[in-house]
Amino acid sequence: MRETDRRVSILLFCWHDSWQLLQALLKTKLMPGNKYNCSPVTPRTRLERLLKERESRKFNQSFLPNEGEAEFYGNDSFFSENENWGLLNEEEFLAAARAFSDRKEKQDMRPSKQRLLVVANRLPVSAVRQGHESWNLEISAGGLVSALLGVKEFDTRWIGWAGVNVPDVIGQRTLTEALAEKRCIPVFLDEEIVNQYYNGYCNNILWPLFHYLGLPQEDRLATTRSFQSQFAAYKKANQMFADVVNKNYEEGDVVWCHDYHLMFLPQCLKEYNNKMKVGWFLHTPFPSSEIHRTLPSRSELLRSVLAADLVGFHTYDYARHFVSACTRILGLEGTPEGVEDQGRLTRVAAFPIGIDSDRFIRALELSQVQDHIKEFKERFAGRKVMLGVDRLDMIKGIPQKILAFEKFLEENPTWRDKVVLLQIAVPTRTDVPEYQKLTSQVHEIVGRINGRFGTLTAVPIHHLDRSLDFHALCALYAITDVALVTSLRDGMNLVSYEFVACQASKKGVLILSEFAGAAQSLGAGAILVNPWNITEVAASIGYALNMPANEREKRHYHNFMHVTTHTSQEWAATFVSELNDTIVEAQLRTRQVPPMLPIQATVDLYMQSNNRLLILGFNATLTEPANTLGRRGGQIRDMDLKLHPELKEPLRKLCDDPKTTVIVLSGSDRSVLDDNFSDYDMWLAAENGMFLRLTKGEWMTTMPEILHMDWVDSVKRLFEYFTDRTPRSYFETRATSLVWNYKYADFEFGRLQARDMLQHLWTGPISNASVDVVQGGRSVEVRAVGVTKGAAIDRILGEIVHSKEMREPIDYVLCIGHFLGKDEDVYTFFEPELPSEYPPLARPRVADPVRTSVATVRSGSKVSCLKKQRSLSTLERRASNHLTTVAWRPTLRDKMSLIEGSSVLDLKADHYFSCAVARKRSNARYLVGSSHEVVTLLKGMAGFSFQNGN
Ligand SMILES: O=P(O)(O)OC[C@H]1O[C@H](O[C@H]2O[C@H](CO)[C@@H](O)[C@H](O)[C@H]2O)[C@H](O)[C@@H](O)[C@@H]1O
Ligand SMILES: O=c1ccn([C@@H]2O[C@H](COP(=O)(O)OP(=O)(O)O)[C@@H](O)[C@H]2O)c(=O)[nH]1
Repeated sequence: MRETDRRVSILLFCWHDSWQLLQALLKTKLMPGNKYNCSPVTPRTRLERLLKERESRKFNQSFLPNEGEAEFYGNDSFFSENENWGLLNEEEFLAAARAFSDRKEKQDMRPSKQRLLVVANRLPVSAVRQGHESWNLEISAGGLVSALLGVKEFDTRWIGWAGVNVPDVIGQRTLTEALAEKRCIPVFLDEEIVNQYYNGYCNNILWPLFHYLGLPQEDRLATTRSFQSQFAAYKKANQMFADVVNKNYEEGDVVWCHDYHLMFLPQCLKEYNNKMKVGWFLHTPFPSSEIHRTLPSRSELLRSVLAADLVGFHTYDYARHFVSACTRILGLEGTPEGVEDQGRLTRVAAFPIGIDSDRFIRALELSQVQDHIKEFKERFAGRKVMLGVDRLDMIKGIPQKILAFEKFLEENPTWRDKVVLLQIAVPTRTDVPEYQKLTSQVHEIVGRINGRFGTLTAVPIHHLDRSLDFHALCALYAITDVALVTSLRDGMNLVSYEFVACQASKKGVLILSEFAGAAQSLGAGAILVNPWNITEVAASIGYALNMPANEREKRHYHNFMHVTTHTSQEWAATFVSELNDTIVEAQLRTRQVPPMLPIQATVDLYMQSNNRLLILGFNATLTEPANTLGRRGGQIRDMDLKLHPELKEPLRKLCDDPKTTVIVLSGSDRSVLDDNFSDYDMWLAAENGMFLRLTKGEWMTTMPEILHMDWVDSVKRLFEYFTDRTPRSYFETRATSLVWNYKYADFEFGRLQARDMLQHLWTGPISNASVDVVQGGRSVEVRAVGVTKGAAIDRILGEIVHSKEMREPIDYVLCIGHFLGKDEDVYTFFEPELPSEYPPLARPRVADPVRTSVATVRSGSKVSCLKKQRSLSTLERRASNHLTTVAWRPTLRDKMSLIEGSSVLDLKADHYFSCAVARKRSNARYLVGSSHEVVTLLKGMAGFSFQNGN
């Protein structure tokens, strides 16, 4: 693919939006000289890309008329915009019509918005049937709805349940039509499914568990018994959502799945269409993996969420818990970016939700709100107002809040007739027995306290079991002195944000549970409390009521700034933008599976070359494959690594050829290489190149500056612990690393133990150490940071070139091995020069010349230094490797010239063979399936006859 083509295709992914694409293409044309993605149009880094997109969004927003909620409600005609048109005179009518048409024209010119399918259990409206064919649609209360109503920059459609059972065809048709006007698409769930899926699995199992409340106490056994059927209903319901999404999906749409109700959805969607852009966001906390692992369906749920491209949470804690559940329960690899499973990355990140703060601030000016404010002020004159607004849910800690308020009244008699607590408790999930019990419990406590502290004319607690309309709610927020949020756990808690947004003039105090996600955003201005500690909450109430004005102002200022700058629009835009970005990155990241090595061509070119370099791995390359070594009759045949018997002869011939230099580059320690290769005339590089010798000479150290080994003892203790408990596993202590190996142990058990070991390593012995962990197929290696085969090779080469006094330039290189992750840098060492606009990778410092072998320092320092210039981030390098055709520039030749003063490398592109053995994903140019093929190859090179299927 040509470079321009590549740029364009990346742009296509980056900016799905056609307007942005147009802009980008125009600029691309204007800047032909910008290679390798570094034009201002094509951002190089993810940060740049994000900033760019945001800029572009801002531009679009200022260009567009503010459509507000009207668009959501589908009002798109002059008549719906001008309700009073019948009352206008002709002139006014014409003026209004002209203005409308101008605006329409502008709108039609605007770039088309990206389609966003929001899939949530509940639609933002609930339907109430009014007649056979007619429906009344009401906005549903709840945080998710409030947040997404603020999102205006996408062409959004909702898919979800309308909260009503519609068994008849006519009802389904008419409701579908009514909802279409609101850009909503219904999923019809029957009563049985709602009962099992929503009331049962979602609200009786996942909800309490995710909020650390455990399964409902009384019917724990019943719940356990009904678990399977509820889970089956959950999966079925998710599949029904997926069917509706699939029916409405258009190519390029972003599908955003919400919440714990739909953990199965990402997998169902990807099974339909693997190219769908799927994001999943959890609005509740994600609990510690210790809680999640009690769920019988723990693995299935995690796996299906991981099918999404991007997984989002409100806080870093929740994201961390999720990643750790995936590593601990599924044994996958957690990376700073997310969770990786066989090369596929699911990005996991925190996206704290916000509110549409402007909507609340503007509402305060409305006459309906002002009327309410006046009314409430009169009603509660002479008393400070405390406010609680919660769904009547056990996670909200309503009983704890009321008990704390009781304690405050108990301890502060002078406040009894000077303060009132207004508790709005919105009924929710009323079919679930636990919620019914909670309602009675709260009523009982409120009644008791009002009986205790009330008078004939006033009670301390006003408790309402219903929701308020938006205007009344804003007015209440505005007149409140102290808001009290005591959630025992809460994903975020938007009530606290809304309260802050409405407090610009009063500057009241927010008492906020430290267990609400909001505590991490509003902690600077709020008084944080542990809701279980009633004494602490009561004391905080006293502190808040007596707080001086200047402290209130300062606290309010912090929170107001946060709430008004971290809005729901920003939240949704960031999530979708990240999702788009993640898809682009995934394209770049996906390492193509390299082709199989063309053995015949490799041999033929070897024969035609005059000065060849063979870099050979040892373990799983020159040895017999591990599975043929396994147990025989319960016996472990031989634990020592041995050169493949069929290789002895060919290898000897290759080593004896004066036109060939052979290096065995291995992770094994020196004695293993000594045992196997002392008789050959070759170079040995042990412990990943840390130690080097010509078989005729002595061992020398190539990278001594890296040897910080203070972590060894604690890692050793851990390895001993696991070796004791994993039959047939063993560990080796090397100069630069420790390797725990379970290749002779029971595979499944070994893997399980390895997972556990990794967890303990990260949190204990190596949490602060300069080490790399290399996970092999059946091993875990901890090694001093920077010791990689790629890092070693430039120094080794310098040494070889120097000592051999080569007269002819090297014109053929084969680098073949079963090299794991961090060692793959050896394959790219001989790759062509890559663009140097990118920041270099951190590389080990140059060795101290006094302590190292003279030749190594002489060459190594210069080579390392030069190589720095071409270092790329892995992602960028991979992208460049696979997407570009860059002219071959064998810079190593220049380096060698520098070293020796003469040309020692003359490597044509097709004379370089890097090849991974028994690995599917690799940075190498080629693959071979097993060490059997290495035998075939080396036999061929040595001039032995061989059977070749290539
Ligand atoms: O639809 P319901 O079962 O009646 O429940 C209403 C919503 O409750 C949950 O809200 C969560 O989302 C908020 C916004 O992100 C967050 O602030 C709050 O902490 C959460 O509890 C639930 O997750 C939603 O799906 C429900 O619609
Ligand atoms: O009478 C009411 C009380 C509350 N809410 C809204 O319900 C949401 C509650 O969201 P929160 O994140 O606090 O908790 P959730 O109920 O989602 O768990 C807020 O946006 C409130 O404005 C409402 O619409 N009517």
